[in-house]
Amino acid sequence: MPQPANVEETRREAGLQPNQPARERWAHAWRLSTRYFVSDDWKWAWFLVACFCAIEASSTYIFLLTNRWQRSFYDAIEQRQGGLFLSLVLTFAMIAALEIGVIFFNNIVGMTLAVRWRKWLTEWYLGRWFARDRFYEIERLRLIDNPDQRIAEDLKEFTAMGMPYGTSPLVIVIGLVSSVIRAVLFAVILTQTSSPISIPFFGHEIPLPGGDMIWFAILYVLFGTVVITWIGKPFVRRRMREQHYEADFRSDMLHVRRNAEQIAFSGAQRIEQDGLRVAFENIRRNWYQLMLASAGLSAGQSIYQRVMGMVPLFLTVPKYFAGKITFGQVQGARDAFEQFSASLSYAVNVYPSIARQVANVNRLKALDDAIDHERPRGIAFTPGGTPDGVAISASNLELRRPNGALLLSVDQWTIREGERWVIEGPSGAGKTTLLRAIAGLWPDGAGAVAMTQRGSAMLVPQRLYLPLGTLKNAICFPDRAEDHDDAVIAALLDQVRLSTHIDAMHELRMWQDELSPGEQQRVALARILLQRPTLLVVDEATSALDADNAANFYQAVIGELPGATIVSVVHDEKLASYHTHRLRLDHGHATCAKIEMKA
Ligand SMILES: Nc1ncnc2c1ncn2[C@@H]1O[C@H](COP(=O)(O)OP(=O)(O)OP(=O)(O)O)[C@@H](O)[C@H]1O
Repeated sequence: MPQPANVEETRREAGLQPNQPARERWAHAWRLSTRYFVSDDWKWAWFLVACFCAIEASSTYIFLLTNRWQRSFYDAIEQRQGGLFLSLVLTFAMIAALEIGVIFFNNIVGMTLAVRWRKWLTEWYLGRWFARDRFYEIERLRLIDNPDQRIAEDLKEFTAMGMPYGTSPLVIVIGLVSSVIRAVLFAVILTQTSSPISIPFFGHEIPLPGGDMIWFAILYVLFGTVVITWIGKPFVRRRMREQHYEADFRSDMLHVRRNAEQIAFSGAQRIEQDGLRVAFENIRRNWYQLMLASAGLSAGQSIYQRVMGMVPLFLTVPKYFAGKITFGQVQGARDAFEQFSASLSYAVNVYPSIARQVANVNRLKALDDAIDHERPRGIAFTPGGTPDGVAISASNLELRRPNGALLLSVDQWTIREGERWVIEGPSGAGKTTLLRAIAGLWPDGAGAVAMTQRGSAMLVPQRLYLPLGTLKNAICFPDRAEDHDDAVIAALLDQVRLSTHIDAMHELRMWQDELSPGEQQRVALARILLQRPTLLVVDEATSALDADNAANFYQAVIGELPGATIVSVVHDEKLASYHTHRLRLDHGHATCAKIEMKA
């Protein structure tokens, strides 16, 4: 039997509950990060990454040039070599021009890679979200919140290639590699101004390689990393919750928008506003904690940076006073020390970005789990599995709620082609769920459903889906508007008593909001008459129509599609008389009967 939905997922990704095993999350993050680079777009992907690395190497080279220039510049000042001034200014201008070029290309290459990567991942996610009706199953079981925002927002951040758009894991890794290279290069420069250093060990002096500047920098960075990681922990947690609460707030507002009319009619603005206030209160409360955490982290990072600028001066100035090094070397050593420490402390600087990416990857993992971990189907559904002349057959059918509770059993139900069945029963008896089961959309339970594959099938719910676009689009759905003549659509609008809208057929309007529920149900009739299905499953599709229009609905369907098999849920006994058979649901059981035609 299928398992109940996993309602704890959102708590996990919000950092409110322990996460899944680290190994599993790392493996997922690795697959997510590398997938694009082995996709059909791999040539572009690797070309752009190579360009990005080249740009990163160029900026390291510019750092080296700047360091060398600084030494020469301060030495020239100390030695009052005025003749060198102009050439030093020109060299500076060239280095600056080079740097501008690198920044320009860094943006172009980074943003091109970001958009290609995001496009590929978005299409990949959309494909899997729609496949096997997973998008429907995720909503039906409410497996995760806001899958749409995960695909739109989280993927955008996951693929962003640098400020101000964010830092993808790829940028973090490239930054890590280049910081190691920079650390080595600047360590070489630092050794030129370092003094030998040794540590006492049981009466012996053990010399350390590299010199004092290097070891002070390493100790300083180690100390800073430990302290800042510790200070930053609450920040990471709050950041994760922020993303979660923001997404909740957005989806709550969307819900209000969708139901604006009912809220306005019932004067429930206050209740709704209170509800939104509660959702926002989560953001606000988290914000204050985030603020404190962020203030602590920023203060820690800023003290760390400031002291980093002074330590090399404290170490080199005594050597300058002793006449061992030049003033230019003092400045050069200061710059090299800063670059060396900054490279080593890359992890500290990139910590907030890593925190954000951890939250993103967690949210995307929850989406992947919801898409990939399909619960086994309890009800076997076989399209094309009926014998000749049978449209639908259900045997030993047991419909269960997602939590496993039994809703309804149907021992044997056979619908022959051309029969018209009405399903009756009290509210909540499971009529809609039964329709979903025979359409293959309800997997929870046991037994088997088979459906003919001859002809075409159509499911018409109580509330029709009208796609965005023109009225013609809405009628032609799921076909394209261009597939049908305007004259045909105009005739249909006339037949379903919507002739007042013929002239507006091509107007782009919010038809879902504009048409009354009864008019939308007449659009459904037009759609049926256009598509001419051989199997029609109708769920209270005349509930908003007056008696005359409701009768016209069934008369038109039966008149235009005389051989169609129809299964419908209706509450009105008059409409039941348009059917040939009855399935009565009562106390969890179904009984079949033939309807006697009145002479
Ligand atoms: N996605 C779902 N998750 C959990 N429970 C569900 C879901 N869909 C339906 N149910 C439950 O199954 C039961 C039957 O619902 P169903 O819509 O089939 O009843 P119905 O007979 O069509 O009712 P009505 O005549 O009021 O439309 C209800 O108790 C409903 O809460």
